[in-house]
Amino acid sequence: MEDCTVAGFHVPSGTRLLVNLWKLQRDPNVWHNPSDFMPERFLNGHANIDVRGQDFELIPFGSGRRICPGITFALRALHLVLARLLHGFVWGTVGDKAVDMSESPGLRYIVVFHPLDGSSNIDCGVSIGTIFGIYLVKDQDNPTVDDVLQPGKNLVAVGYCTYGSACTASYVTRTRSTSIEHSKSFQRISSAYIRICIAFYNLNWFWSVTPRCHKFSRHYFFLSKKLDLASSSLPFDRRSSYVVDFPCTDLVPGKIHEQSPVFLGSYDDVEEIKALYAAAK
Ligand code: HEM
Repeated sequence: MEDCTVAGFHVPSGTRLLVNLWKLQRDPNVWHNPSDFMPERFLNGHANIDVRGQDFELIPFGSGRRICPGITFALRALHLVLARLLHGFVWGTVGDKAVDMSESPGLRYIVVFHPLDGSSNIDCGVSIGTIFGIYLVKDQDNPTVDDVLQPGKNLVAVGYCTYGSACTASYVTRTRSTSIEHSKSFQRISSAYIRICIAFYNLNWFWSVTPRCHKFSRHYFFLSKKLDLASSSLPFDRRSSYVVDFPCTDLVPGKIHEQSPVFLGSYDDVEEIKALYAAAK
């Protein structure tokens, strides 16, 4: 190694150089409004940029001898991942608010999974059918378990990994509100129906199915402070509070995987559970 001069600066041999990529890739002399999210800039002025280390104004994979060796794999996998995400989720923001793109170090958001239709899916690597919620971390420099033990009203978003648009549409046309009345259909209601409502909620179509929920909510919801036999917790609570006159979204879980005291099922099932609890008392 030898001493050298770069842009008028003398660099002695053995100097450790750190290249500030963040600054380099946000140079206002090169990039118009560099901090704005403008993907179309790669269709216009910067259409011919080669991210494979050839054009130094944008080198996300580095450059030269130590350039990222995973570059080919990454560029192909990215399309697949993006396509899967767009296909599998309905995307939107809460209240159609713009996404805050400002950057800061630390953990801003935390993801929670539905205890029945979420975390168990994730445990066995099945993402489809997973219901999740997102909370803001209270102190992003110091995340704690309390950040996931927040009430439903604090959720900034809930989501559901759909089977696909066609399958969701088939549920839209079917309502079980009459045929479930005396049947043993707890599973059907607790998983399928709830997930449909959450999917609807995300699509802002929720209100269109709410009257149907009301129709059977008087009988089929049963509240208990103590018991944890059935049904689920967050983010389900966010939806159920629209259905029953109970402030589900105010409930604060005491521990991870705690069941909410809200029961949802067919008439017979709920009656059976009520009888069980009455007997236990
Ligand atoms: C979008 C995805 C990726 C980005 C943006 C990225 C970016 C980078 C960057 C900036 C470097 C440092 C280059 C330098 O020091 O000049 C690097 C190094 C490296 N990357 Fe990636 N990378 C990605 C995906 C991958 C994948 C998928 C693999 C492996 C399958 C991978 C394996 C590596 C390895 C082994 C190094 C170290 C190379 C060395 O030090 O010689 N990367 N990557």
